[in-house]
Amino acid sequence: MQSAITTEKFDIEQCDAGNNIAADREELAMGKLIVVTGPSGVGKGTLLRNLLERYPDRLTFSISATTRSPRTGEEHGREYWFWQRAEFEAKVAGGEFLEWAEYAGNLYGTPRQPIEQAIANGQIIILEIELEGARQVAQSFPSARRIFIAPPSMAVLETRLRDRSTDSEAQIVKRLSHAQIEIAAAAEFDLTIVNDDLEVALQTLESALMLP
Ligand SMILES: Nc1ncnc2c1ncn2[C@@H]1O[C@H](COP(=O)(O)OP(=O)(O)OP(=O)(O)O)[C@@H](O)[C@H]1O
Ligand SMILES: Nc1nc2c(ncn2[C@@H]2O[C@H](COP(=O)(O)O)[C@@H](O)[C@H]2O)c(=O)[nH]1
Repeated sequence: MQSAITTEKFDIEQCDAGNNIAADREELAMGKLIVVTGPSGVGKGTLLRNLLERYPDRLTFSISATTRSPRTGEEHGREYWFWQRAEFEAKVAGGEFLEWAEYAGNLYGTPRQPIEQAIANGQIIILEIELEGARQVAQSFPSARRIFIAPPSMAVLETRLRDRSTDSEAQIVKRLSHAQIEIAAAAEFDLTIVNDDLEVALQTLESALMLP
């Protein structure tokens, strides 16, 4: 499947690109890494929070580390591990990340140990990460299922980012610019879900993860 930016709406189909996302129930039951990627503001966190509310016993979410400052309401160890750049870089040097990347001026990464532990324990573990990190995971965990969340259009994405009121104008500009690169890479993923109607997107995600 190719994704392309058209005049108003993205020409992105919701599809399973043939990588058997719904095929091997047994493999999922043994512990599985799921990667969810998509531009900032598309609604990844919203979808995943809803999913966690519905299936609290079946899903584990990775807590990433970042050097960005906490937003109002965010807590160290809940939304993220908020680390100083020097601390983050020391952990990079120590090989403590499964993946990491610089995004919009800050570092983001997935601590390796909790992921390896969760997989060993047979859990379904979900990473919500940007494109470069998703590419790294594709190399190190080729069996990970990679799901791309796309917006219905760039205009809708911009509205969601602005209405969220969490980012400065400079951050919004960086994030929208990065969004174009991410959307152009949607075809690298096993499945693309367009997050237009939240409930519809949620049901597609549930079914991709064989949760209902
Ligand atoms: N289907 C939807 N319809 C309308 N609004 C939505 C929908 N999904 C999410 N939103 C809203 O869009 C905004 C961005 O959502 P969210 O913070 O979940 O995005 P995100 O992809 O996790 O962003 P980031 O990568 O920056 O963390 C939020 O205000 C959320 O309420
Ligand atoms: N490569 C990684 N990307 C991550 C990780 N945790 C979050 N992210 C992505 O960063 C952007 C911005 O997030 P925000 O919280 O500042 O809005 C977004 O696309 C996240 O998915 C990570 O561990 N590694």
